[in-house]
Amino acid sequence: MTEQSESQKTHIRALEVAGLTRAFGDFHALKNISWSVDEGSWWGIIGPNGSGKSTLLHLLSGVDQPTSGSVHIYGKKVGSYSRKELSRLVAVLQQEGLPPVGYTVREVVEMGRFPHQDWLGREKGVDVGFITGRVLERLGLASLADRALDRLSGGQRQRVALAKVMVQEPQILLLDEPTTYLDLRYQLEFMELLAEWRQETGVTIIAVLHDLNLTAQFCDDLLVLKDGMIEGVGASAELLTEERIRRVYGVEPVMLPHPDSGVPQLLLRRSARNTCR
Ligand SMILES: Nc1ncnc2c1ncn2[C@@H]1O[C@H](COP(=O)(O)OP(=O)(O)OP(=O)(O)O)[C@@H](O)[C@H]1O
Repeated sequence: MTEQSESQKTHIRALEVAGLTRAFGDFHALKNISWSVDEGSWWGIIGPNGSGKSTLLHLLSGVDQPTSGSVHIYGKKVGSYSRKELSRLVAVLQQEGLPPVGYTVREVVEMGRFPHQDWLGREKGVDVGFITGRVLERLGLASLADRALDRLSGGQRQRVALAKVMVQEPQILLLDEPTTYLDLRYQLEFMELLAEWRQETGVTIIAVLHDLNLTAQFCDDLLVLKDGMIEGVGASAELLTEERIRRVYGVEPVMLPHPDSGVPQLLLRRSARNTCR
């Protein structure tokens, strides 16, 4: 069998957004957003504070409804799925993935199976304990399995949140600034775990991120928002230019190629006012 070239591959549309607008009173947080996401791709959503990133994620996950326009997931309007059907397709991981509650790590991760279970908490032909154990092992959480969440660090809790999402086995993962409270090592580990998981399962990832250097290293494609509108859409390496960063964020950047991969990496120039001595 010959290998298919990239252009010959049939792309399945995981998500499609058309003419999406969200107004809060007179204020339009999102204006006429049209965008589509192929199955298995990894998108970053970037843009300054208040540009509409979280508002967009809320509309994609169905927790909020647009003022006009539509969101389709696998060809069906997001609002036409039941809550449980939607949770089998879409998982959401927030900035602070899980609160410090008294449940153990194992209990919380097992809750990830909820969308697949009947009202008695049963699931045919699936050994939840086995699936959970495998994910805990994989994320280095096995030794913490019986520890309560309120006795974990923020970084460990974020890892548990990822384990719960992995056990959920969604088709699409939405992340809202998932690395904000993680130190450098945990940030990188978190992104690497996502990358491995995506490679194995083909899960589609859409992540709101503020760290443009991590974004450039992990996301293939970018949606750039500014003032609720699309400022740019396409391949990360092409979109992350000095000119765009200056225009979108109002800062003076220097872009350099990463010494390992060549992807653009960002340095910031201090304002001349403060650096003149
Ligand atoms: N419920 C709401 N009522 C009124 N205005 C809102 C509401 N939710 C969001 N907004 C406004 O919509 C705009 C976009 O907010 P959103 O949270 O989507 O921005 P963001 O790009 O995620 O910002 P950040 O990077 O700071 O998290 C902001 O001006 C915000 O104040």
